[in-house]
Amino acid sequence: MNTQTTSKTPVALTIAGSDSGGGAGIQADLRTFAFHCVHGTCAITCVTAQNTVGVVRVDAMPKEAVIAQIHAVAEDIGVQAAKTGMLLNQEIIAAVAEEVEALQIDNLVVDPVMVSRTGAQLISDDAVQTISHLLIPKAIIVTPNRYEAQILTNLEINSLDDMKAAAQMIHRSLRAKAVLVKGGGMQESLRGIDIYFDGQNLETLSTLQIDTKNTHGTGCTLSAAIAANLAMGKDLFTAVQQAKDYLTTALSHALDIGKGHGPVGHFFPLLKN
Ligand SMILES: Nc1ncnc2c1ncn2[C@@H]1O[C@H](COP(=O)(O)OP(=O)(O)OP(=O)(O)O)[C@@H](O)[C@H]1O
Ligand SMILES: Cc1ncc(CO)c(N)n1
Repeated sequence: MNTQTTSKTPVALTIAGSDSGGGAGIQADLRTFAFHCVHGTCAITCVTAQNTVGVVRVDAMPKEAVIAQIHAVAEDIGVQAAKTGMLLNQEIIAAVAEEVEALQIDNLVVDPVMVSRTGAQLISDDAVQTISHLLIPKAIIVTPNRYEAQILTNLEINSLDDMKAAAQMIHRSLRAKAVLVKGGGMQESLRGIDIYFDGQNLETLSTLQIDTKNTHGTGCTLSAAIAANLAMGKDLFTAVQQAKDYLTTALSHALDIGKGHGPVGHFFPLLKN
């Protein structure tokens, strides 16, 4: 029996909310890290009571508790890459931004969770401003969906050209090092197409469109997979391309559970057929 521990295991940290339904948030992130053979650590920002139909209740953690979790992980285990998801309120966002700066976490993926898939704003205007001005400039990449990109730019996004203009504006005016504008909320012909911009390269990432209502956790899974790939030392564009492939495969194995939108499925490497 081999009793040695693995010394070079990459470690990623997710700073996000808990989803009781297990499809998005911390649960999706840790599962994604695990399926990339990356050790997953977490700082829970809020606890949601939700399922495949919707969010019933959200309770925020005190900001001190969020920071203590990040500290506990960073000072002992170390963090090769991190991602943020639902940060919920201005206090938590500002504290996380400060901590990320203090710990010099360079591989930071910011999924600016602000708006539901239907376009409803989930956080206050003050919190949006704090994400824009304190957190996004610290990210190696920010991954807004269609509606989040609209809020960040004040642009209407209806076409591929609009997605490109938004990615360029977020890079320029919010000082994001790189941007991925996601197309899950676009009309059918553009669904599954994402725009990547890093200040030099403007790339269109397209995949097979998956015809499913079970799309819960797509954004969380994608940003966690990018963080996992960065933790493994991949360059940013490779990390994004491979994360997109992982997400597409997971989406094509989505789970038909619950009465609403089931979660993307991560078990495909274990399935025989
Ligand atoms: N039907 C689909 N077929 C293929 N890819 C899809 C489909 N729907 C979404 N995607 C992809 O899923 C990823 C997440 O995009 P989306 O716009 O859904 O993010 P999000 O709104 O942040 O997700 P979430 O619902 O988890 O909040 C993107 O890469 C997007 O292109
Ligand atoms: C906890 C949590 N984070 C993110 C999302 C967005 O999918 C969600 N529904 N729940």
